[in-house]
Amino acid sequence: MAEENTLLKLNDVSTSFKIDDAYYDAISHVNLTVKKDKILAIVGESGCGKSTLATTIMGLHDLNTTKIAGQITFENENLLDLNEEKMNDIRGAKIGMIFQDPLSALNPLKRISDQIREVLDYHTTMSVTEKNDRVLELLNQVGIVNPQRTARQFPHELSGGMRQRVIIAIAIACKPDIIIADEPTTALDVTIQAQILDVLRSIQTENHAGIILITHDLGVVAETADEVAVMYAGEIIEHGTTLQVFDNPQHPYTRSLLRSMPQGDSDVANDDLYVIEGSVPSLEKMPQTGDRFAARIPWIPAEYHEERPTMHVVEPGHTVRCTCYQHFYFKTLEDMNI
Ligand SMILES: Nc1ncnc2c1ncn2[C@@H]1O[C@H](COP(=O)(O)OP(=O)(O)OP(=O)(O)O)[C@@H](O)[C@H]1O
Repeated sequence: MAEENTLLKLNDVSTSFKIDDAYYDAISHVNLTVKKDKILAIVGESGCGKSTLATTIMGLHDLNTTKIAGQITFENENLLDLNEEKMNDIRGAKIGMIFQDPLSALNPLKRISDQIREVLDYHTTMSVTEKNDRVLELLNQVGIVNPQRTARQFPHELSGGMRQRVIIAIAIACKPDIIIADEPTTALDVTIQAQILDVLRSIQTENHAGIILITHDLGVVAETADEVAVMYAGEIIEHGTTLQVFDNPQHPYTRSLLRSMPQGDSDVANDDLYVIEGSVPSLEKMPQTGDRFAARIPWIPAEYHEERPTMHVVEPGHTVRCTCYQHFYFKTLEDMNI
């Protein structure tokens, strides 16, 4: 692999779903790298393809109704070439996933200890005593105060924050190299959110994992991530370090997302003109050529958009899609008419 710290590399990855008799891209030509010890955030509105990206990496799609193209390189193999058996060995052991809704991700009929032990049963040859010790160690690592008690409990006996800690314990049970966290704090209140993010950060430091953090919450990104990839309509439209993207956002969509953050001390945040109306088009209505975001910024003339938008380097490590970003200073239709 090209870079020493690279754990996972997505190369030109597209996933399309069959709707009626045609296939439509939910993610298109995605290039991303997950690095050891780093948290990469994927942000964007609902429907822009964040979860599809996660489930594509995890190999969770029904290939009768889904087409996947490109390469997902992990330990010198293309995950897209692996059979189900090999993917089962990787899922949970080398790549762990934390889902959004802790209640539906846990089995209501099984004690917490049994649910954590299941992963160890499947992926390790530990003895019973070793597994029991590991369960308590994991519950302790995710900040559960009384691991013995929690291990004996059922999911409904735990609070939402506790359940999410258990989900994280399951995801990290085999010390995976990569953890994909899909909206891990969305279902939780603000105080608990902060605690869960602390747990994720401490795991990243202790396990040296690479984390993909999927969220629509830019506050979470600012506090947690090293790098950010902004997605719109299935494409990455801006990518850089968190500092680069937050301090110097380029794409009109990124600027609009940042403006929606509830804080008032940056120029972007204070600039009312960056409100962009509308929403992500459905897959069937997605423009197949040109800039997918163009319809939401009609005041930028067609000639400022690329016909086939490509990524442009703003500075090393910071890229943005389509030349329209150079004209973000036109903020409204009225502005253009002056
Ligand atoms: N199995 C499927 N079949 C058809 N369309 C799908 C399927 N899964 C997702 N989609 C569509 O793909 C697009 C991307 O969905 P996805 O769930 O990846 O977005 P998201 O950014 O994760 O949204 P959210 O934040 O709401 O979870 C949406 O238009 C969605 O309706």
